[in-house]
Amino acid sequence: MRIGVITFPGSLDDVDAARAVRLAGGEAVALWHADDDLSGVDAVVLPGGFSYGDYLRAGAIAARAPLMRSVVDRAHAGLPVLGICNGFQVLCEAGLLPGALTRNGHLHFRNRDQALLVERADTAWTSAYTTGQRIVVPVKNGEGRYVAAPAELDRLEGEGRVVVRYADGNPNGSSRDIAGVTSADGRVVGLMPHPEHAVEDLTGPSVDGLGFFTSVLSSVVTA
Ligand SMILES: NC(=O)CC[C@H](N)C(=O)O
Repeated sequence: MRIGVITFPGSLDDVDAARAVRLAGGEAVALWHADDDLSGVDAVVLPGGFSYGDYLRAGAIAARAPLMRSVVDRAHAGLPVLGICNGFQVLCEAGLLPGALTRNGHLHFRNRDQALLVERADTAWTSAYTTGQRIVVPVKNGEGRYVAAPAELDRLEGEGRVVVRYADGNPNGSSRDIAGVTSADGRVVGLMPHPEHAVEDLTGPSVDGLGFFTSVLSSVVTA
């Protein structure tokens, strides 16, 4: 299965995301933000980093990159898309996921290993986990505070669209400890923590993140 990893100017974690794809058993396909099409990939990862230097708002410019038009179109048709950290910011700015990521409440960049609770184990990217599973992966961001209008948060909670929630402390002041959300069809997932940095025992802090990349391998329905 071919999983595209998009590099934007300022992407930082595209190499680690591609490595996680390969460790999970997929074929990583390098995509460039200015490409015309998605090269027939079966799923897409938007990696972490500082696309366009986080100018305007983190992810705001990358969301308007040429390739994002294809990502939005194909996502509406069911293409699995995972946005990690800056990728999550891009997905919110592109309108594929609700809400926004704003400056951390304490105004500091936060970099630490973070416990999460998996609340949805039936999305394209989390089926390798069990509901309620506790995992630990790194978090590292300056603009990771998830916000949405109270009514929108109620709607997301009601529809079960919170995929992962911070446990043992909220690193950035995110509303209701939300660390990641999904689209209504469970195919588009965005989260601020970095599963691609927790895929090998050698570097730690766990291999808990690998499940995101193995999950998608079984989610793709090939025609
Ligand atoms: N590691 C990341 O992708 C975080 C960068 C992100 N643009 C931020 O808010 O800090």
